[in-house]
Amino acid sequence: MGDKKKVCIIGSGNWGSAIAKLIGYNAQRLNHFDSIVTMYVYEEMIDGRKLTEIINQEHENVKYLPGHKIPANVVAVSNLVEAAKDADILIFVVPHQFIKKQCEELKGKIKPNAVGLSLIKGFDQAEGGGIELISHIIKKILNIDVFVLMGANLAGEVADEKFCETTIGCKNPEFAPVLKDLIETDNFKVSVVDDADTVEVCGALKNIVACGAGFADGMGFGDNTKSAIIRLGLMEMIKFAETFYKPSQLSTFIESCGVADLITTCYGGRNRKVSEAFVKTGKSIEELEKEMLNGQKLQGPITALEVNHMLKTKNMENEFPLFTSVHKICTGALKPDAFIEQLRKHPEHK
Ligand SMILES: NC(=O)C1=CN([C@@H]2O[C@H](COP(=O)(O)OP(=O)(O)OC[C@H]3O[C@@H](n4cnc5c(N)ncnc54)[C@H](O)[C@@H]3O)[C@@H](O)[C@H]2O)C=CC1
Ligand SMILES: O=C(CO)COP(=O)(O)O
Repeated sequence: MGDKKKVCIIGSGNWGSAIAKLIGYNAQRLNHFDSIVTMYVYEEMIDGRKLTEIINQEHENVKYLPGHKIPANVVAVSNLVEAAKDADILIFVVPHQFIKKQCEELKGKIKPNAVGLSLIKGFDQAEGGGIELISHIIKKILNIDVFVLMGANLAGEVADEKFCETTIGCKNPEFAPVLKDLIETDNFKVSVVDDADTVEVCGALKNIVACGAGFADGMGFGDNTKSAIIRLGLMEMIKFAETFYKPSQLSTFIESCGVADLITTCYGGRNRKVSEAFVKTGKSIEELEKEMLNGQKLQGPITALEVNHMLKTKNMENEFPLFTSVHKICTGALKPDAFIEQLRKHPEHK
């Protein structure tokens, strides 16, 4: 990489806006980044004004991260290609259901030597009954190197500058320090590992476990039950990575992207919150997402669906009873109170 790298953030939701705060700060103070950072914003009208206009004038994403200033050197752009075309580093941070369409729009219109960093937690369904990691999809469509960043990083707390850690999965020793420089602050400490697929698998799967934690909360279970869900969820995550994403290193699961993200999401995340309400109110997940999240998007139930799509095709549903029952509860095929019964007969209890 040469000097003065231009950065574009693709996405401006809750996490996109929080990370824009850190990236804007670092791009401004570090010489090897262009101080102007573009941020692609999916345009919408808020009280008669464009969201891009509000962000560029008031430096706040009033819908997705209210109460936090985004640095003035972060410029909101509603045209995806305009935002991304000159960038050397593309930060992907949209809800995972939108990424394929956005990559198709960018195909052939970005710098050929750009690199990507995906902060997106989730999978996509592949043809033939499989699933694909989001970073692999981006890489395939855009023909660029894509690294990942996942961790115990609730966006509001990161924006509040409360100390936390994160994990970058990057095999390339040339880019790893550049990405670390771009993201790290005193309150957001980055560790880099080369086991990138496992990092991403952790980020995607922990959202399914968080739904299980929310169901247990909704049914009035306590902290011991939640710990059991976290542990069994972790065991399924490890088995999943070891089965489908070999070689996977066990040490990656004790990075921030693994056990730490599981804990934070099972206690403080949106997937947990909505899943608790699902049990308590009997409303559908889609209804609650609209009612409770003001446009933010849940990743857990769709990830459970995607994972189930593959497990079912491979006749492996019974080997992952937590993932499978979360999916069935989200779709109404199983009652929430059947969840604990599934855990009671979990194959981990040898
Ligand atoms: N929020 C958080 O605390 C964290 C989120 N993540 C991950 O980051 C990714 C992005 O999450 P958030 O930034 O929180 O997003 P979000 O949940 O706030 O989603 C809202 C965003 O989606 C956009 N959007 C809505 N409809 C759209 C459409 N049809 N096409 C394109 N965009 C549309 C909205 O404009 C907005 O920018 C997800 O994979 C999530 O799992 C990772 C760590 C923390
Ligand atoms: O990924 C997250 C924290 O690391 C956010 O989790 P939720 O999407 O459940 O809020």
